[in-house]
Amino acid sequence: MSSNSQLTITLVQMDCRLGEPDENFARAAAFVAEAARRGSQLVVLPELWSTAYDLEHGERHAAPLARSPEAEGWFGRFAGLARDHGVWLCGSLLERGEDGRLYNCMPCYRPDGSLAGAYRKIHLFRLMEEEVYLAPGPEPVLLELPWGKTGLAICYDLRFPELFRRYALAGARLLILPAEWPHPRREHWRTLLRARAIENQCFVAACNRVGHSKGTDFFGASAVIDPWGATLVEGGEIETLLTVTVNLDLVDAVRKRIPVFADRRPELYAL
Ligand SMILES: O=C(O)CCC(=O)C(=O)O
Repeated sequence: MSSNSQLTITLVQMDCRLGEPDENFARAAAFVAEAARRGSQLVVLPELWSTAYDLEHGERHAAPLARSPEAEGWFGRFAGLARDHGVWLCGSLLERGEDGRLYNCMPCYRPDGSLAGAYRKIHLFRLMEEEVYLAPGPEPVLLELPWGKTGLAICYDLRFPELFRRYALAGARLLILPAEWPHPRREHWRTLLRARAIENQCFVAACNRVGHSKGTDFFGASAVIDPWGATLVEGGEIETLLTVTVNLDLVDAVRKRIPVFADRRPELYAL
């Protein structure tokens, strides 16, 4: 087993105060510091962790995607957290694209604060009027990271198995998914997370928020699930840091035991 196969992940299951980026950032910074103290290599924050769903004021909150901590704005400060604590850091924020449109964007920063890649949410969630305020992301993003290929997705994307299958077919060993997934759909969340892990035989690291905003309660239940479908850690409904060390070699072992990918019949799937 190569040392790169071991990965310590922390999910920051935090409350995200609506339209309060300064407060959310200060709290996120303390959580990331604690995650680093625990020896985490990868830290994942929820979807839109800096503002929550304050899309009505999205124009005010949105910032350009930063490539390094030297850049101004929320992305630059997020990159600075990765560098200051020497961790890989993911979580989505409101982005103003080069085209002037707003995106729900998850950067992945390296431990030196440089940008490894960024994913813009492909499937916009009409129940929260995302399509009114945001533009849909143009493409899936699969990153080559030290522990293996890693596919990025955000919240509602979880309902679209095609995206995750595409990542798996391209060699993903880990899927990262920040979310703001509320009651009363907790069992959808738990079931779909496990399904994506089992059917694609890979790890899923999913970080959901807790707390309350705009009449909606968020239940947490952030989880890391292994390629056999075992839930390694799962949060309750309160703020917490969930830390677990996984061995990515389990992906190969599970794929060898049940060779789902070799048994596919793609020629029969298009009607
Ligand atoms: O699909 C769901 O039930 C929740 C999705 C969601 O809240 C989101 O994408 O922000």
